[in-house]
Amino acid sequence: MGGRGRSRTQRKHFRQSRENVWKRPKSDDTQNPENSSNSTPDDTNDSRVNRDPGWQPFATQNTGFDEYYKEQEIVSQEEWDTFVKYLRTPLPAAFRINSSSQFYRDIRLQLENDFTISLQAEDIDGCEVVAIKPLPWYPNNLAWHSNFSRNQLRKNQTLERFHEFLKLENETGNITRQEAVSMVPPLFLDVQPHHFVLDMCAAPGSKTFQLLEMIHQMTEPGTLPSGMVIANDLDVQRCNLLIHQTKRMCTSNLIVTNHEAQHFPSCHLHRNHINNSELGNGEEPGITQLQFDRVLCDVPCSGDGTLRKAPDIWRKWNAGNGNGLHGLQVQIGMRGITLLKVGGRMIYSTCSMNPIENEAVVAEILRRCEGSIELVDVSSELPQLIRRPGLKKWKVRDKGVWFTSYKDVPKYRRSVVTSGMFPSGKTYEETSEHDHETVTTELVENGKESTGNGLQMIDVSMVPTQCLEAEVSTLPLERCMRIVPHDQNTGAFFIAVFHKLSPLSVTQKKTVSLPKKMNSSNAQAEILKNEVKEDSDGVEIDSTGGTEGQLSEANIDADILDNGIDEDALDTDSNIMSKVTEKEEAQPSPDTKTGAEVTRGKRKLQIQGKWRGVDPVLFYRDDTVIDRIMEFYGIKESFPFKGHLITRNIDNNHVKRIYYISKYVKDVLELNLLAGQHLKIASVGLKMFERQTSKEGTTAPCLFRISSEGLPLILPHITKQILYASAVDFKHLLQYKIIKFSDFVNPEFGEKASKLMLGCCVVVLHRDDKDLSGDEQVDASAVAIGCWRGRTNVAVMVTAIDCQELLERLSALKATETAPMQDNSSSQLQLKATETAPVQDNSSSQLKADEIGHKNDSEIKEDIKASTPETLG
Ligand SMILES: C[S@@+](CC[C@H](N)C(=O)[O-])C[C@H]1O[C@@H](n2cnc3c(N)ncnc32)[C@H](O)[C@@H]1O
Repeated sequence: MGGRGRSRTQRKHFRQSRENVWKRPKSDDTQNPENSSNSTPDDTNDSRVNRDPGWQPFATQNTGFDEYYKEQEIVSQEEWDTFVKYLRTPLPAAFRINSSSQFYRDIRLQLENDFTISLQAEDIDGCEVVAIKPLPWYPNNLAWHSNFSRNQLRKNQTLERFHEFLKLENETGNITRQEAVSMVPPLFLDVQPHHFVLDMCAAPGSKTFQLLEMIHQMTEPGTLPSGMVIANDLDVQRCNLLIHQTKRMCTSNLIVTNHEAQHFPSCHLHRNHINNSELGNGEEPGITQLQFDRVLCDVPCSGDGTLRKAPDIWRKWNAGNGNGLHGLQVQIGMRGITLLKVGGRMIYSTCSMNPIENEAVVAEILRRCEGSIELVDVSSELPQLIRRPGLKKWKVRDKGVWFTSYKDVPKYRRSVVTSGMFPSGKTYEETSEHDHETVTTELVENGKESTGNGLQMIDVSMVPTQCLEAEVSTLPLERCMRIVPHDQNTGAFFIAVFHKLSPLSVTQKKTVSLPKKMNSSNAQAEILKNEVKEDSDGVEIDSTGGTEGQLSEANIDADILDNGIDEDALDTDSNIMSKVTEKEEAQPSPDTKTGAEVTRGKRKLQIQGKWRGVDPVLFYRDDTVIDRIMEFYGIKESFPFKGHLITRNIDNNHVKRIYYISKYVKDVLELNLLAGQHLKIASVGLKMFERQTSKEGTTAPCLFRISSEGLPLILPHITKQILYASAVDFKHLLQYKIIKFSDFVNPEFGEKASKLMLGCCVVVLHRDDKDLSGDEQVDASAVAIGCWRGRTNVAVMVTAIDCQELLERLSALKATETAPMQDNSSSQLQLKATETAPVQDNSSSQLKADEIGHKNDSEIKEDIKASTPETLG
């Protein structure tokens, strides 16, 4: 089962994500630099030119790059050649098994026992290769490295079975392709199922997926962890990739937001959800600001750690890229620390090798936090992961000039090259008078500081160049980790782990207690509104990134509140958002009518969506429909149902999809509504029910069918519309998609099916073929599919690819080791299936629609469309 359930997600994000521009020739074995002593990407270029004369080779060299990193002593001189050799070699593929998948153990066994052995024996293009192997540092053999290029996988017949396996499991969400080093940061975050986690720059979501797996680990089927993940990204389109990616997880514990991470708004939580031990002395229950147990700051960076995957970076690389990002990276890190609980852990990570984006950012955050945080020594964690300590000294390069200390930076460059970039972090004022008289003064005296036309020029002869001794940081930056490509044949990565020891100084805790007799939601709204007013009392933060002073939590919050209602920003966002998202129903967001209500400095509590172009998040409270759903499926009273349902459509009569949210997500959403919707929510909730729109669907007693994604969660809590099928009948359903009541191998099954109410039903694979009485406890291993009980038959409501995957999995299960169908019955069934119609097997286009109320092709397309990235509806 893909993710925690079975999602129809198409893996479009892989197609949309950055193309791997390495196209290795057929016989090229450059994947492992150790195996390819003479082979470089330039060889690759040659072969590619031969095949495609119009193709321009890409450079895998950049003298600026070499000069920069040699000077920064990123690796020792002796290692340099090996280091760059690896950088010029394509990155081997890596993938992770989704540990929340129902079949993750089977998939792991298949890799360990079947493919490792069968592929090992293969001789690819005349070369012995290490085919696949688990990444030794990743727990439980859940992450794998493959030495095959895509080309090899596609073209080599002996690899066909492995290729098919990867494609299918990828498609159904059981495995995720992800760069090996990108898997590392979440492993150091130590996420527990009860944690509130903020992923500040989350798209396209590979790490969010890992975080969700950690939240859901050990969760019993039908139950939910108390933790949640808020995954944020500034880029709307990348947010959509993230939504797509995480949909495979089938989780109700995720909120996807679309904000600038450095201005991420405050969220709130009912105080009674906080541990008593976390309440301060005398604090009353009420509403408090949500602080996170874990924060992941995987910030935007220059990305030169991904050179092996994206060699176009060679051409674009220059030292200014890193300098330009430093300020933003510090701001995002500071916001992360602000939102982190005392006692919590935050990871700062980049896929850049540049110390200005790494150690310098970490050092600046440490300095600004003045002892409220510490760098954690994680040298004993994941011992098999080879990493190097962070640098203690580095230099800053600007416009071709090296600076070893901030005092040397000319005045007119000080808005670009900031004190925080240097190891000591000393500001200009902190340097001695004597220091002030150095190069800068000379430059001013020589009149070369400015060209007068706004273009700044540096007289290179007048400033220090090479061979100056760099400052050395006194901070314990050796606790940071730098992963370099040639240590274990990966990309490069940088990771630092912070621990929050105490609140930041000048912290104004934003907690509001409910006055004793004010308990209504109106009162709460009033309180939150007041809090917002208090917060927005015009405190500013320096957004240049070169802030010398300390930013207090209060300041940062105030800034958020100011920015949060910038109408221009809203307009821009709405344009982008509406282009890339499909609205469920063409309902105008209420905001399009009432946009004027959102005025600068004045926040009005709105019932409907505030963010233009983004469907509002609304609690679904239509008791008539909800009661009918509960009655139809026999949903147990013990299951927290009412109050946990949301939609993205203001018109209750046209709601197509109903989403389920977990307890704390519910809390955050309720308070977000009350507070005037600070959070711009792109996606939230697990799609649990979908309106059945076919002719027969509308005549069924319940208009809403259970969606594949929601099935694993709701299954243990429903008592009606369930059928237990023998292995053979279950398999036939997957194969033929529609089976008449009279055609089931077990007649009792057909009879029971005919007695169900017309409409959606669930068919559970019964492991014990002899006892199909039902009433068995649904456990973690239950294999179930959503079906439609039509007038004369049962039809499967699962995509063709999911059916195929389930069939593959079942073939490995003992339960399916039943006698094959007799030939004639098989062909008979086949014929009948052909005469009727498959539900979602798009490959059988010649099949016509059955009279039953299952989905036809256009509905299926609609469904697939519905599962594309969008604001959910
Ligand atoms: C390194 S990527 C994140 C990769 C992601 N963590 C993953 O594992 O899939 C950095 C992300 O930051 C986003 N970004 C850039 N500037 C941002 C900002 N100011 N606030 C939030 N996100 C930002 C980019 O859109 C990009 O998706």
